[in-house]
Amino acid sequence: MNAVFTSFEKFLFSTITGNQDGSSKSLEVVCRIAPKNGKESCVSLVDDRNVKVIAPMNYVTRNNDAFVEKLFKFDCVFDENDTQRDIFRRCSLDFVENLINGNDSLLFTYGVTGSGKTFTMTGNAESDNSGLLPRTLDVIFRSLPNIMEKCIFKPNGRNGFAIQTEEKAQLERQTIPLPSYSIAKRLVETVATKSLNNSRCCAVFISYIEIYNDMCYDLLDENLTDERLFTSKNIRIDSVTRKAYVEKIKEIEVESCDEAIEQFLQAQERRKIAKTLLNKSSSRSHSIFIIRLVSASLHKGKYYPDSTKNDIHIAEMTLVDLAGSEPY
Ligand SMILES: Nc1ncnc2c1ncn2[C@@H]1O[C@H](COP(=O)(O)OP(=O)(O)OP(=O)(O)O)[C@@H](O)[C@H]1O
Repeated sequence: MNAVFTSFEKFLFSTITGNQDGSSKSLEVVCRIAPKNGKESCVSLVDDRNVKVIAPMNYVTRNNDAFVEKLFKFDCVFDENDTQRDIFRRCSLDFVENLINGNDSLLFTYGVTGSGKTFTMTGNAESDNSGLLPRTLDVIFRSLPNIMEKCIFKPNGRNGFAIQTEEKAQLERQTIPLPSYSIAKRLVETVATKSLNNSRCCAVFISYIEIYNDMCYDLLDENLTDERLFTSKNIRIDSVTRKAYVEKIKEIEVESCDEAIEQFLQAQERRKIAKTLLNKSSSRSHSIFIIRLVSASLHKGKYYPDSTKNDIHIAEMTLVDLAGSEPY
């Protein structure tokens, strides 16, 4: 099997109920067959759930045994006729709803080098080929009412958040740079999903890390390309929540989809520079993009979160583009 096979798997960490078939599934494995582009392929689509692996032309086994065709069953199979939009709507849209409902999800792409993992996850933000990540951000921001001004929710660096006073938030807001945009136009995912309860307010934070040779790098750190290039981050476990977190990484608050995509694109540039400087291969690194939705009840009669209620809720959606697996 060679470079024509991409599978990406869906993990839902929290129990999710109400799948279309009425079941409550916590894991789905979905397969996308990359375009053949004139090349020979030994993977063939049987139907929307089954894939057959057939013998490549001139295939000879070691003992001249006959090649045994194998059938693989998935939760869903896409082929080259399926678009980025089709993949998003089948594989990621329910995760956005899951996030808005306050649950965590993990989605990752897995496959051999060149099989289309990055194309599926990212695609091209400026064309109709935009992938799961920009589309996910589009729908998230379309589904959120009451997005607070920046710096009201404050990350504690260990997966937790606090509500700052109006004075502190305002002072801190003056110190953060205004977002800049390099994309002139973008095709936007127009589908809608269930919206957050109107009595709550929220903020969205992103972080983006790369794991290469067991080292963890912060791709949102603008200094990654110089002196901090060789400084990796530590992964720790919070003693109270028992959840893992990466120490001292940037969690950037974003107010719009365009702002989040801009941060992502700048991080991609950093990743390319670091790759050249360290002479590393991008296909051997994992990249992990985390979207955190922090919400709390709105204050009665005031457009501000109510800190007395102590009901901050954090939900996260993680999108992972895994390193290319070895072809065999
Ligand atoms: N479904 C598809 N439709 C159109 N082009 C595709 C598709 N899948 C992959 N490609 C193209 O194939 C090439 C390789 O894809 P991509 O870089 O996404 O592979 P990858 O699995 O991420 O590889 P690596 O593991 O080396 O990072 C790219 O030029 C991409 O645009």
